[in-house]
Amino acid sequence: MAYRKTEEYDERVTEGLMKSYKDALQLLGEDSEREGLLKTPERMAKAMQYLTQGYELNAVDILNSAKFKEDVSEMVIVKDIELYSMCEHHMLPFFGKAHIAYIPNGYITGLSKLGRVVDVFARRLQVQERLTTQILGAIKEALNPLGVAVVIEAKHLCMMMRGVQKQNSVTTTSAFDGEFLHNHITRNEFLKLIASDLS
Ligand SMILES: Nc1nc2c(ncn2[C@@H]2O[C@H](COP(=O)(O)OP(=O)(O)OP(=O)(O)O)[C@@H](O)[C@H]2O)c(=O)[nH]1
Ligand SMILES: [Zn+2]
Repeated sequence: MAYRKTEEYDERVTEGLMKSYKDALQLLGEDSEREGLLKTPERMAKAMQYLTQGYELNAVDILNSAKFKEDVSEMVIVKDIELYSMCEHHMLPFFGKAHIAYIPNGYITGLSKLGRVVDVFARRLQVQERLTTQILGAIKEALNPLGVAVVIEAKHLCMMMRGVQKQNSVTTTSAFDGEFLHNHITRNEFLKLIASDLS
């Protein structure tokens, strides 16, 4: 299944999570029976299923669902794709932007599919490095392009709200393949274009 309706939840999973979240609220010193919290375990159970729905989605299928034969070999860049993910260490959000480029090799994909692929891998428990390479891997597999590049810039709430508490640090990760890996002129063109407001 390439797509999933956003408001569909597995009842068995919802029930199990609700029990755990109710316990968690009690353990944190809350009264899970007070009015404001009565529905909270259910809300959390649904929110967490939504935020991890990427496990059930197939990025390559999504790209292939709008794959078009096209005889172009100019770099395609989609930049500033917003993303929200959760770090696998603390289950706290990290969020920012992804910039994606590929050089077609006989096929292009629907532009929106690149944004969907970001969500497929972001809606899981992640580290930013793996998120970056998984996006690259899916594009490479589906389109067999002459090159792929992915750059992600993100802020991690686990470094802001707790722990080291650095409010302004931004983590940048990148992954390059094909022309972007072997040809520094192509890579620099991409990096220049994602830094520009006009690209
Ligand atoms: N490489 C990488 N590290 C991450 C990511 N998200 C969170 N982390 C880090 O994962 C590390 C987990 O380190 P631990 O020492 O096990 O956890 P901790 O005691 O909570 O660490 P502090 O956050 O330093 O308090 C921390 O340094 C986090 O900053 C990510 O996407 N990539
Ligand atoms: Zn973390």
